[in-house]
Amino acid sequence: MRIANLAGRGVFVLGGEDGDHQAAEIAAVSGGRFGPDLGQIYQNWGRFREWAATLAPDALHTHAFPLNRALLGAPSPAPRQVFAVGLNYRDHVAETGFAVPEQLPPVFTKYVSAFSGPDSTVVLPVGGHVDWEVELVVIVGRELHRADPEQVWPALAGVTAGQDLSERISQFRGPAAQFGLGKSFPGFAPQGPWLVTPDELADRDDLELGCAIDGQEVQKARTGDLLFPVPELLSRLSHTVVLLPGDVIFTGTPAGVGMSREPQRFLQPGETLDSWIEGVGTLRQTFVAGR
Ligand SMILES: NC(=O)NC(O)C(=O)O
Repeated sequence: MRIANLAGRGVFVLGGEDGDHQAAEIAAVSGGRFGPDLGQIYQNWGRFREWAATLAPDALHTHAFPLNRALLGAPSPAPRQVFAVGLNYRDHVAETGFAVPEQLPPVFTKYVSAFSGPDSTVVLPVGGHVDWEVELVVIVGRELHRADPEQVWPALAGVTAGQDLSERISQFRGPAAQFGLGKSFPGFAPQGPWLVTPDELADRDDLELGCAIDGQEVQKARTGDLLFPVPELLSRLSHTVVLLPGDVIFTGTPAGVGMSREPQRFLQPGETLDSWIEGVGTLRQTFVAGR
């Protein structure tokens, strides 16, 4: 099942990964029981999944209309908590020169005001060094507290693609790093194109992900290489915090970021960044100069 945020309303997505897609309003299909607000859908995720499993295929087609990608927003647009993770792929740890995390990778946030849908124009902060970081993003469907790893996938609503866009000067300026601020300029957390439930994925623990600038590939890896895979990562997080329905977790980026290149390379006005995750879909960001 695929669920999208179409202009703030929850919709089912119909159609293949690359073809033309159609949408069907969850509120219309459910006769007002679920949606249109996506937060309400995540709050009732268990009941929503049970009901959705009983739907006949025709129930969606009766309500279907062409999906306009330009209207898509982040699949969970107003989570109560957003977690992001650094240093979660060995080759990315190596390129940054940090030590390999043992108990838990560094955890920070990306503020919700940085969220956008899958296709967007991003303003580059004046004098900044903006870097790319493609990431698997997971969305919580059921509360997790002190969970064991095997309890994690069944409690997730699904996965989506994300970019942890990062302005490196403000991220590392001052006596202590400012990951949350450096990674939260407007538009720095594009996500989408939709949420895919884990049962739809060929192998939920091993998905290819990557990104390219103006067609030139700069990152390519597999989530099977995560140092703390999704079940382990969320289990460990849940031993400190309570993970709530609708919460968004950026799971870390693989090697290939611009900051670690020789010479360093950052996003420039006029460039386009395409990101993808196998079985999920694509993001497209174009960059313009700030004033
Ligand atoms: N997301 C992620 O992996 N981030 C970093 O480690 C970083 O900012 O380099």
